[in-house]
Amino acid sequence: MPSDYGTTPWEGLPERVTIWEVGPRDGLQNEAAHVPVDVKAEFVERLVQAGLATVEVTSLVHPRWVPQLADADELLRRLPRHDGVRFPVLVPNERGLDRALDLGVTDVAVFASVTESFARANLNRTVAESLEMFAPVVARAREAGLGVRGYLSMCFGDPWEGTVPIEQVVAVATRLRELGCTELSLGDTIGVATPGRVVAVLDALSAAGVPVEDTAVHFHDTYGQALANTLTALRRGVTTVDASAGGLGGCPYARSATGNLATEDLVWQLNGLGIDCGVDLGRLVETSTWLATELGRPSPSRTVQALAANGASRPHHNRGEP
Ligand SMILES: CC(C)C(=O)C(=O)O
Repeated sequence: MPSDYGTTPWEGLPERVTIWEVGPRDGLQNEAAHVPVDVKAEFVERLVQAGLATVEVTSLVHPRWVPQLADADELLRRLPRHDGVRFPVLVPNERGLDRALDLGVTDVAVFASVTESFARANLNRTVAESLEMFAPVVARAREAGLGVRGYLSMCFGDPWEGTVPIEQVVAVATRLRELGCTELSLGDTIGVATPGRVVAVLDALSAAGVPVEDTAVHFHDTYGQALANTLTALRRGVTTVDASAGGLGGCPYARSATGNLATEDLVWQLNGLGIDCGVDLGRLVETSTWLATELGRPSPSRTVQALAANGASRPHHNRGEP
């Protein structure tokens, strides 16, 4: 069904995009206030009901590292499972993988850094040591039949090191694929990327034999570039995009860094381009509006704000809306 503002397909773009929703993990791990596990479980369920089929729900790290996600096991036990819906979780090491396997998780993600500074800050290891730590995690996860995503943080810029050389991205991506990761996600952790750099990184990865169809993008919106970067990546053949409902999130190591690309803003763009993503924008906006109330502050998503200002949480101009 066309939207009130028209649907205009554009050559060179995919027909379908998979949204990898990271709000419950990347978003809520940055919340200063405690978010009760009931609220998290309801958030995930609402996201699923809005049509998000891949929801990264939590991280099985030691609670000392990320106290906001200390309830990971309980959350995973509570979540109702749905056919065709995946709940990936981050695992830093074999202990995290053991927990994931005990909890019946089907998809995990390891999180590598492209820069030494962030590897040290986030994992207390060098880049090489962290990749070594991930090797048995990825191998055992694959043996158990799990999907394994490899995150690459700081692919475009680093708060300590500045511009990140593209060869470092290629080297870490190549190693993660050798370890057996089934998919990679290129993180702009502090949100400094611009479209030309996105093209340069994606082209360098293609030239090194990293298939674009197994590569996702993960943009933060610090400088308002996340949607432009995403569109650029889609035109380069990327079909999986990470986003966070309501634009939740940030980066503890760069105070100015804002949340991820807001899922609503992404869905608005995809709808306008006639690209199917399976998400009901109205239900998603309702979810982010509800969560903003629970968190006690407004959502930074432009789409959520625009629809709220128009006095409607269910947009009449969303594709598929009556
Ligand atoms: C740490 C990883 C997973 C991340 O969220 C990022 O780089 O933004």
